[in-house]
Parts: sequence; structure tokens; C-alpha cells
Amino acid sequence: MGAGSGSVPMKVIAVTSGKGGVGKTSVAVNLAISMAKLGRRVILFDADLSLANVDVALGLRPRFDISHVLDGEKSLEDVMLEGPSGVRIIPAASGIGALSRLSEQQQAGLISAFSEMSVPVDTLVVDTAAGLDSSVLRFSSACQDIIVVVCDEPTSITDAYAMIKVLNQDCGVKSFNLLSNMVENEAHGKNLFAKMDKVVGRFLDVKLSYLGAVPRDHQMRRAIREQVAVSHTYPFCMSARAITRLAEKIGGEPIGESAVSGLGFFFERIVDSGVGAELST
Ligand SMILES: Nc1ncnc2c1ncn2[C@@H]1O[C@H](COP(=O)(O)OP(=O)(O)OP(=O)(O)O)[C@@H](O)[C@H]1O
Repeated sequence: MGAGSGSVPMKVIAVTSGKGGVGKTSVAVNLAISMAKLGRRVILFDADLSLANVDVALGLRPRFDISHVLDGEKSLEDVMLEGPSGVRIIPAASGIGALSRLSEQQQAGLISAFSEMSVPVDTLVVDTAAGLDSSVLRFSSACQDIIVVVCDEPTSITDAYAMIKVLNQDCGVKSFNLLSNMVENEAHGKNLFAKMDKVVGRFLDVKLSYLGAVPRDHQMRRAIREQVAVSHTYPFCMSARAITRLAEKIGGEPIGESAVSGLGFFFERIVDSGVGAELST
């Protein structure tokens, strides 16, 4: 059975943010786990190719990582780790540098590695690196759905706006989903969305949808310190329950507009979007 086969439509979701430290990796990890608990077959791809975060967050010590796939030494199945609730994790390589230094051969290898993957999958969650690096933009714009994680701090808001603007103007992305993280209550989350929506609506021609909010929760911090996932270890705490609700929302209906047929196709989109020329320089 090829990747993506089966009756559930494939979802490719990028979790991104303008700024670091707003909870992007925490959201990606716990969303992936919550979607797996709902019965989806989930791969979590740590696309921050210079700073491996997902494996650190989960206390995993990968022997192999995406660099071994890029070198042609290992297949994706060989480097995948099994995480909580059956989520399969593709670890990033620490310190191999940005994706923007991949050779053409490595890009082609990455595409065929994903096309040939035999692990059944219907959901790919991509934890992108923070910032406006071109590889972050490529990864995000090739995804079907983009979740922008923002918290109520001026730098987070301005950086999230910058991310949306660049993805729209340089990569043609027209719809985004906003997730308000570390909020005090539901009203705070909606308020944060309203603030973002107002600025975005004033200056950009994009559709910003409100995915929902995750409260500030000490159990989330505790989980990170213990290198476990809150949705797995403390599933009844506030933040885990909020993330479950978001996973149910995403799992039910497509949150974006475009269709994705398979993971090989997803990586072709990354290369087609111009990364080829840039990657080989
Ligand atoms: N909802 C939350 N409540 C409380 N603390 C949170 C919440 N979300 C994230 N945090 C904490 O914020 C810190 C940063 O989280 P995380 O590493 O997920 O952010 P990030 O945006 O991925 O950062 P970077 O891009 O720098 O890796 C962690 O200590 C995490 O525990």
C-alpha cells in the first residue's frame, strides 16, 4: 500500500510562527498526537533542519535522521521513530544547516523517498523552523493548511503578520489559520485573533480563519521539562483538552482549500515552487 492510500483524505499541515518561543513545536507535537488518537495515521516531520526540536521535546534520541535520507544511506522508514499514540516522527538533523543548501540530487532523493514510502499515512504535520528563512516559506507554502501560532505579545503579533505577508506576496498563499497560544481564556484567544484579523484585513488580500486557542497551562511547561507530550502524559489538563478540540476541528472538515494527493506530490511542490534553483546554489 502506498503512502496516503485509504479512505481518509490526506492532510498536510504546516505549523509555523513568525517568532520562536511562541509554542510552535509544542502545538505541532501535541496536535499530531491528538490527531493520531482520533484514528488518523500521522507523520510528524521536523522540518527545522538546523535545530532538531521535536525529538528533544519528546526525549527521543534518534540514531538516524533526515540527513541520512538525504545522503541516500537510509530510507524514511529507517529513520522514523515511533512516538506517543503511534505518531511516526521524522527527526531533523541537528546542525546540518538550512534546507537551502540541499543539492539537486538530495532534493530528488527527498521527493522519491516520500513517494516510495510504504508506511500508511493520511496526515503529515510539518513543524517548520521559526523565522522568514526561504526554506521555512517553501515548506509552509507547499502545505495544504497553514497554522500560524501566535501569542499575545507585540513581537509575536508583528512577526506572525510578517510571515503571513511574505507567504502571501512571495508564495501566493491566500488562506491561513490562526491559533492563539498561551491565552488566559477563550475570550482572550478570540480577541487576539480579532487584532490579527483587523491588521491582515486592512493591508492584505488573505483569508484568516480562527482555528482556536490553547490556554497558558503550567502542565505544558512541565511536560516540556520532562520531555514528554502533554497530550499523552497529561491528557486531561487544560492545554491538552484544548488541543484535542482543535484536532477534532481539523480532523472533521478540511481547514484549507487545496487538495493533496500524496506525500511525493507534496515534496514536488516544494521543489517546483522554486526551491530547486535556490537549493543548488
Ligand atoms: N500553552 C502553553 N502554556 C504554557 N507554556 C507553553 C504553552 N505553549 C508553549 N509553552 C512553553 O513555551 C516554551 C516554548 O515552546 P516551544 O519550544 O514549543 O516554542 P517554539 O515556538 O517551537 O520555539 P522555537 O521555535 O524557539 O523552538 C516552552 O517552554 C513551552 O513549554
